[in-house]
Amino acid sequence: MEEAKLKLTDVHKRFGSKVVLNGIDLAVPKGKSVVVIGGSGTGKSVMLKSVLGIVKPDSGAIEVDGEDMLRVPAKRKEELLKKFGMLFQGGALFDSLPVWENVGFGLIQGQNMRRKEAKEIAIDTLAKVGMGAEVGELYPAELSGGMQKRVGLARAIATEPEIIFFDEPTTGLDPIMADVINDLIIERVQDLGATTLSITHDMASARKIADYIAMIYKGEIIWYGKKEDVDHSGNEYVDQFIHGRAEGPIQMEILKP
Ligand SMILES: Nc1ncnc2c1ncn2[C@@H]1O[C@H](COP(=O)(O)OP(=O)(O)OP(=O)(O)O)[C@@H](O)[C@H]1O
Repeated sequence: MEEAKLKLTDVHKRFGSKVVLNGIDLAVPKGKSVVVIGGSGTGKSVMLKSVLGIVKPDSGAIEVDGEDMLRVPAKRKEELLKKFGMLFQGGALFDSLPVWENVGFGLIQGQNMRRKEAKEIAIDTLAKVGMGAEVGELYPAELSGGMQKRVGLARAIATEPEIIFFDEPTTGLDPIMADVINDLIIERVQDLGATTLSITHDMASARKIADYIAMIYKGEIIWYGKKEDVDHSGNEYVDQFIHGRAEGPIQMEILKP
């Protein structure tokens, strides 16, 4: 059994009467990459937000290196959160800040690093995602979608986190740029020896960046396995999802015209 860097045990969350997480069990082995796949509204974002402390689960445990984030004192939780880096869906860059300051944000705000030093690290980190120093002076609105994702990746890795979350890292990109981002993710994660948890709809991305794939459905992990096994999982929900079929056990909740 591999050592778990991050472990969710029986995590429950409901909003009003709506059950969103219905007992999530998921372990991310140290230095490995787990990709959670699943349809819209199945609880992927709420699961990530629960780990990041943005959403407070009703019950369960979320352990980082064996410490339960839901039960440690607030100060310790803050320290544990510094182990995380995050690439947000859509990049989520600050429009009013130049690119270098977006990349150095966690260094300046989280580590109280001086601006000059943070800028040097930001420029070095931009180089690691294939961008020159001149990009550091631009503003996010001046960048293409692919460049914004790369800046988002640079921001996620600038603090050299032990655990990185990727939220839909390829959404909105053409397939070639998506593959460039996948390659960069793999390379940079390997340099850092980081443990990663990603959520995506994009099976091509999942197949590329995952060691393990987990499928979430109605707030539960209904399948977990090596990525090589996803094509013969024997699970009809997984089969339907990876082939993108409308027919199958997963029914989309839409009003029929
Ligand atoms: N703060 C909240 N208050 C009430 N309901 C919420 C809240 N956050 C999420 N939900 C509900 O929880 C369910 C799961 O949402 P979540 O964002 O986790 O889905 P998802 O799997 O990430 O979907 P997508 O792939 O479309 O982003 C949705 O029905 C959503 O409306």
